[in-house]
Amino acid sequence: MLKVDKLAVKIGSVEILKPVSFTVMAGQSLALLGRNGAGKSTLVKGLAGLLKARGCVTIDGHCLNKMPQKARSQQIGYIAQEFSSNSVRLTVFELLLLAQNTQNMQFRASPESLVAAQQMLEMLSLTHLSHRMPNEMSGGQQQMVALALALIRKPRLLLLDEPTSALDLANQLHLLQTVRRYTQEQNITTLMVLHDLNLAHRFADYTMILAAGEVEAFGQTRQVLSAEQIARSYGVHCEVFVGSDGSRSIHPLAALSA
Ligand SMILES: Nc1ncnc2c1ncn2[C@@H]1O[C@H](COP(=O)(O)OP(=O)(O)OP(=O)(O)O)[C@@H](O)[C@H]1O
Repeated sequence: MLKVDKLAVKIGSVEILKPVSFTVMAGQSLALLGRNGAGKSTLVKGLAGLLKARGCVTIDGHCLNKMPQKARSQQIGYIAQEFSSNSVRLTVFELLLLAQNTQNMQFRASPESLVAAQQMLEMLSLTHLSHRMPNEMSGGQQQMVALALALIRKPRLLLLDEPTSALDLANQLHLLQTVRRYTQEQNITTLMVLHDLNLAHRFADYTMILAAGEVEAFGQTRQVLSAEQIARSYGVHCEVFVGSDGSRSIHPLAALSA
């Protein structure tokens, strides 16, 4: 379970993220939405410990603020919005082995770590890339590899900042389906910044909308993403269609005049 209590982030003298409190149960996903500049990445970086933050973040009862950064980073899998491949000359498979072995200075791959790396590649349909180096891959391939490297460390909290921004339609669904299944099976908590409201509808149990560094709406996704709320948050008139199976789809119609 992720429990956030009055998390706030200041950059310079400006409070970019005002105190934010929320809870997400283990096994569930939260979509973080809002207009450009609303503070989504700032919140994610505050949770990851990459920006200095006030307040308290607890995962499964352990207070992250009291942990050294190394212990904290072992609890968290983070994929940044600006995904940059490192310049290290290692293949995807070697990186997956290394990622499992952060404690041991004398690196030697165990049979278990070899199997785990193979299974991770299979789970994300990346086996064909296992002997390639990330800096020689496409942006979408690098984004899938970044997820593999985040998951192989078995995080308790998964933070994904626009994880589908470089992915084709098939890989968007593949990544988000895999993340949802992994979140449920491993009973972890996932928070993902998204701009596509239909993907949020389909893959997030809960949704938070930020506006100017403050929570504008928070709750179950189907309750939060109403046509009225979308109009308030984005200034766009939408229709929300409900299918016979209860699934929802959002069709943007027009920007509301100011
Ligand atoms: N290093 C910085 N120094 C000053 N202001 C910053 C800095 N980083 C971000 N900001 C400001 O903080 C606000 C929130 O930025 P943030 O990146 O969290 O927004 P976001 O919701 O993730 O936006 P987007 O959807 O465009 O990625 C913006 O107004 C931005 O200009």
